[in-house]
Amino acid sequence: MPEAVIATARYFLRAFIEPCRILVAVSGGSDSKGLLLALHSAIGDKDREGFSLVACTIDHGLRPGSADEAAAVAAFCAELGVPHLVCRWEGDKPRTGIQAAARHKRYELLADAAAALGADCIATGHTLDDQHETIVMRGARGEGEGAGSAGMASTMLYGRRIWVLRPFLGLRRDDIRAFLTARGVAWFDDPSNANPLFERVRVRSELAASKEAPAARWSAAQRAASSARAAALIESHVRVHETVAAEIAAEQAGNLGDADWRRALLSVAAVLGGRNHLPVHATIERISGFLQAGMPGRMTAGGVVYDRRPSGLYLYREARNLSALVIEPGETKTWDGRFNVTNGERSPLMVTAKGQDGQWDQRLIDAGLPSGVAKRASRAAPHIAPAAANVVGMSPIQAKVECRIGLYDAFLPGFDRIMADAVAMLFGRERYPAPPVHDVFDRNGEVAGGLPWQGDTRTLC
Ligand SMILES: Nc1ncnc2c1ncn2[C@@H]1O[C@H](COP(=O)(O)OP(=O)(O)OP(=O)(O)O)[C@@H](O)[C@H]1O
Repeated sequence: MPEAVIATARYFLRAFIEPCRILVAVSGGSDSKGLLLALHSAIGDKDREGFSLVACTIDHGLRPGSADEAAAVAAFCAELGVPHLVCRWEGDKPRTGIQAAARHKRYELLADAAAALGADCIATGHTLDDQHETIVMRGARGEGEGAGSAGMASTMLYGRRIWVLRPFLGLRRDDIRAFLTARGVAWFDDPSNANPLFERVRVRSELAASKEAPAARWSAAQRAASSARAAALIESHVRVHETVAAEIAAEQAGNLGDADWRRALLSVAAVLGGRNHLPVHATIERISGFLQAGMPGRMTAGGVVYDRRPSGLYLYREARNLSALVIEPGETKTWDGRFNVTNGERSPLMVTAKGQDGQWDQRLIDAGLPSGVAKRASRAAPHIAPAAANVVGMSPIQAKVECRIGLYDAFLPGFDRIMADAVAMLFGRERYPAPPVHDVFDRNGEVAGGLPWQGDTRTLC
């Protein structure tokens, strides 16, 4: 159904709150070339005035020929009259985890390119086939609580900076290829897509052999509803003191049978522990068992102490594995996965755990925490001082300190934004920027039996 490709592009444009400039991330593969071509045709329609396209190709420099492929995409964009940038991944590359590192770098370079070209958002060519592979891979890893439980989101905020939109998440790759073939456009097949050393490639061939499409545990709509409820539970039941300790009322603490509450609690714990992900399934079971038993005591998981007392549940960073960090003038670095610290001084600063500094204990007691909790929690609180022992006269120290929310600051799935905002508020951060598209677009990727635009007569934009 090649016509479905253009129809999906039109639906996507209608989903925008207001017309804007879209950067299309074009690898040179069929999906992203199809996306660029379809958007270019759809924007050509008279009623889509106000939209414009730019494009970018990332040359990861990981295999011979990548620069030539990027040049071929540049030529394709020039034919369409679409401004295009090639950005190359320069510098040292890691020996392990190259796929994940390449993904992070790709989004960073795409966001930089969007800023350089004045684009308001990024569109990628992820398809329903990619979605199925992602669901299978995340399922195999037991990612049942986190973002994995709902598959890939149609919208994703990168680095708190720019929204990445996936208009083709409901389309099959075969339809996109039929569309390109009908237009006489060729594409590259990335040789790594045939390398069985990669998990995705193995999953792809398993899926091709199977007749059943994998389903996510939750749909995006269910996930968004769960997020909203988790946000409300956070607002009602969690207080965070001085960004280093959380307090939860005793009657709510053991309510781990409620999946939304469990996710809310674990998300707050992940921020306190400086983690980017929720714990694995076995750890969640262990935490649930401890809290549901309702007995006073302490357990540690994911770098966080769960301190259960008759007065309530208290969470704080375990005082272990806390390294020192030197920050040069003007530089921003992350300490312990928990705090982004910017040095506003003219000489280096060092961040360590609190050590003997008694101020934190008092601050936490003043905030209303029991003194035992205050004492323990303050041991892992940040202490910022001149890096050189002989530097004096820096009081107060000029440093900007903000909480890092590892779960969401790099990649925030659109359906989790309400919950992410609730967590951000707890830790004194600003809300995340809103997406440029209406919510209805978030349902895009999961319309299995028909395409999202079918029967939808609403005017969105
Ligand atoms: N090197 C790249 N430069 C620009 N965008 C890219 C690049 N690699 C991936 N993308 C974007 O991310 C999307 C999904 O990435 P994935 O790795 O599945 O793509 P691919 O298989 O390399 O290419 P395609 O999806 O276009 O066939 C692509 O459709 C494209 O929009």
